[in-house]
Amino acid sequence: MDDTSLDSLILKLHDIQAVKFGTFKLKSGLSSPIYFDLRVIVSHPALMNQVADLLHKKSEEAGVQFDSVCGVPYTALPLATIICSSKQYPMLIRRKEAKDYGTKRLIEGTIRPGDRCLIVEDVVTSGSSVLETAEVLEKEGLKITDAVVLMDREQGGSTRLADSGITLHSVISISRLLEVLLKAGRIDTDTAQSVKRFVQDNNTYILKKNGSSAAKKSCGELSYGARAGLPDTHPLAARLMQIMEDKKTNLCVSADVTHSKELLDIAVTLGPLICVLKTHVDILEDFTADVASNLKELAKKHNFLIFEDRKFADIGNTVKHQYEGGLYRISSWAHIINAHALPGPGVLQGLGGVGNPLGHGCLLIAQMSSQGSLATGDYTQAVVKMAEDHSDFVFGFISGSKISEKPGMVHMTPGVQMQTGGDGLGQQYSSPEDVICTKGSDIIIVGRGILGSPDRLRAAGEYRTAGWEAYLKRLSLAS
Ligand SMILES: O=c1ccn([C@@H]2O[C@H](COP(=O)(O)O)[C@@H](O)[C@H]2O)c(=O)[nH]1
Repeated sequence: MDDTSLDSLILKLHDIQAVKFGTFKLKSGLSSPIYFDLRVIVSHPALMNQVADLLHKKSEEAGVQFDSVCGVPYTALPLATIICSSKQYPMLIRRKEAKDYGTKRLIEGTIRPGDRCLIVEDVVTSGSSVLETAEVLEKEGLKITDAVVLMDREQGGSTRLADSGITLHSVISISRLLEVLLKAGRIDTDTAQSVKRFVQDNNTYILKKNGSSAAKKSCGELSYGARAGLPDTHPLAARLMQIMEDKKTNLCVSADVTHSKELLDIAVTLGPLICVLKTHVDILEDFTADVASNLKELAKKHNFLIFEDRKFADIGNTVKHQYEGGLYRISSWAHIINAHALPGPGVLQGLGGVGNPLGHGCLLIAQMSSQGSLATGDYTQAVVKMAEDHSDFVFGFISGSKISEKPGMVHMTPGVQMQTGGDGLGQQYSSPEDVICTKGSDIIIVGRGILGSPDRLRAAGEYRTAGWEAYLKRLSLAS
């Protein structure tokens, strides 16, 4: 989607008063300086076609695989209808209330259990309307992995949906809308600032987490659950730390295998024991888009995050393409990626432009486990600074130990085995106890320590217990 067509769409939406500035009372009782009323677009057929086309293009660009489309009632219904009619997809219609006669169905259309259904929405704030629609569809046996929206208010909806395994793809973000309207002289700087402040102060995901968090402090050392609830914690880090707390695991399995069946088997078998599954997608000999969508479903089922260990290290424009395009379309399925800081902040601008709107996050590689690594000393310190300066997208590090004092930052450590030593190719191993308890890291990344065992499930169980006990010991030592 090119920038000029998006900018002209934003201006047209402003022309027809689908975007209004002033003081508006929202359903939640809050007073908002901006209001979207996209219902008016039904009176502008050319614009409606353009919006439907952009929604479809967005899902296509993101590589979303789907068999049918369902619009969230009511504003998105005509948009879903246009997409289905012009692109020949079967459509499903969600009723808000079941009829009290006849079939009493909540979904109209031919339901084929197992089909992947794409949800279409006009505006997302907290993501609750998309979730309600997804729940009704899932009850009928449909698979919901993606939703596409015209306007993301950037108030936590994409993160809340990601929590439920749904990736949100947005055509317009509120930041982009403000930028375009400001540049075109349609609004002044004060208005743009007040909307930005409102969006920042009213992140529905963070407010909910803080309200419900049982943040317990244990004398200087916070539990994963407590760190998840801190106001400065990146939403993806919050989600990860909550998973760790709920599943009682700080184990990330590094699934370094060359065939997708083995990768998916690992996700099925070890999924319940892990908080993160790490991949190297480019070593798979038989990657297809279906592998990615199966992996996403398993991540949802077993409540773990997917980390593609791609180690991006190029200029912003190149990494942007590497992240969202090519054969692997990494941004469409990996919650977490990592990057070297070597190219400078441009690498994060390129990656963040793609990953931020999707609610994804990035780890910066501050240290490496391999012998003779140059990522030490001043370099590591500079990486910490770069991460903290880009905390909208960077939520932690690949490092051998805790290197940032910010409790919202997550430290993940590779080079872990029960037996210390090396692999003869430069890899150096430390024990789970050393990494978590002594060095203060948060997550152990284990590859061959588990994959090389004849009983992977038992080995993963042992690493999970060792990692968790080391964490409990660290908490008790600090109290
Ligand atoms: O510094 C680093 C960064 C990444 N890795 C990756 O972690 C796993 C480790 O596998 P083992 O079998 O446990 O040695 C592997 O995917 C590396 O690419 C790392 O080892 N060190």
